[in-house]
Amino acid sequence: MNSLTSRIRQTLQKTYSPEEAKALAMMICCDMLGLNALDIYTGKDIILSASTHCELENILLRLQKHEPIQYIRGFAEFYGNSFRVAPGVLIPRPETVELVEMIVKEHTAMAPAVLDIGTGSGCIAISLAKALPKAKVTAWDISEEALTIARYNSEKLEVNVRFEKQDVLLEGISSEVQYDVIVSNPPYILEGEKLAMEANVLEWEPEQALFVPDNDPLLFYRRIADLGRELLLPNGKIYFEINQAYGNEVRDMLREMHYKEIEVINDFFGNPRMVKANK
Ligand SMILES: C[S@@+](CC[C@H](N)C(=O)[O-])C[C@H]1O[C@@H](n2cnc3c(N)ncnc32)[C@H](O)[C@@H]1O
Repeated sequence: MNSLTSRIRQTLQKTYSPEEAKALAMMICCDMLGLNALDIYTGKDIILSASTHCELENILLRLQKHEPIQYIRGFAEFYGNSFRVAPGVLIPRPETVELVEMIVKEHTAMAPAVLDIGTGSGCIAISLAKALPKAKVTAWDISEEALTIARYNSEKLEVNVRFEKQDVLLEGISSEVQYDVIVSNPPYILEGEKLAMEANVLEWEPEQALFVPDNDPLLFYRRIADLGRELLLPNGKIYFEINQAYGNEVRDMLREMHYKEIEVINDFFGNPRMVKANK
């Protein structure tokens, strides 16, 4: 290890675990400062220019305040593409990729009308529009900040998604369009789970994207499923990312609402993380 990476790791270990500090140090040196990976692995001493030194100090300061590395870099990777992210928008999570993969697999070569509810950075809507070029994708979010970033991402990734500002919890939403697919990764963390959360999420990511009241964990699922009775075409499907503690509750709720072929699906780590159902 050279003295630069060792200094970065030592600084970061005041805030992060040794493993996290190691991974962050490599990312900072190679991906953010553009230093040669071989020089770092072989322990070559590296002299930074004044401007790179300044850039490094700024990155370290932000990381010490628990700012997520994706916000510092300004983008996050999702389903093979880079999505712009900033504090007003949730950082796309790897778990959500599995939801996209499932929908793509089940609609390959089809031209579905898709509605993504709570689109955030647009990661689900845009990934579906890219992978299913014949799809007609609409995406809603309540947050103007999120929609601005999502629109930027769709332009940069050259897909046509119709973004609309919409509060899904409002009564009386009507639509002239009906959909083959409704997908949503809505807010699903209970307020009571806050205490167990990491500072980089709690202090930086938008509350509106994360939390539901403790007394109503299914708030968004119930509302979206209810809307689905109207907005889905006769054979339409609904796909949710869920809080792993509520797989059975979401399934039972969908059953009571007369959805069919309901499946609770485990993610890569074996946790119940997705639910799909047919109208
Ligand atoms: C968990 S984030 C998911 C973002 C993105 N789809 C993803 O998977 O990374 C939930 C999103 O729902 C949006 N949201 C919260 N309340 C909403 C509401 N009442 N109506 C519409 N969107 C809402 C938030 O702004 C946020 O972008």
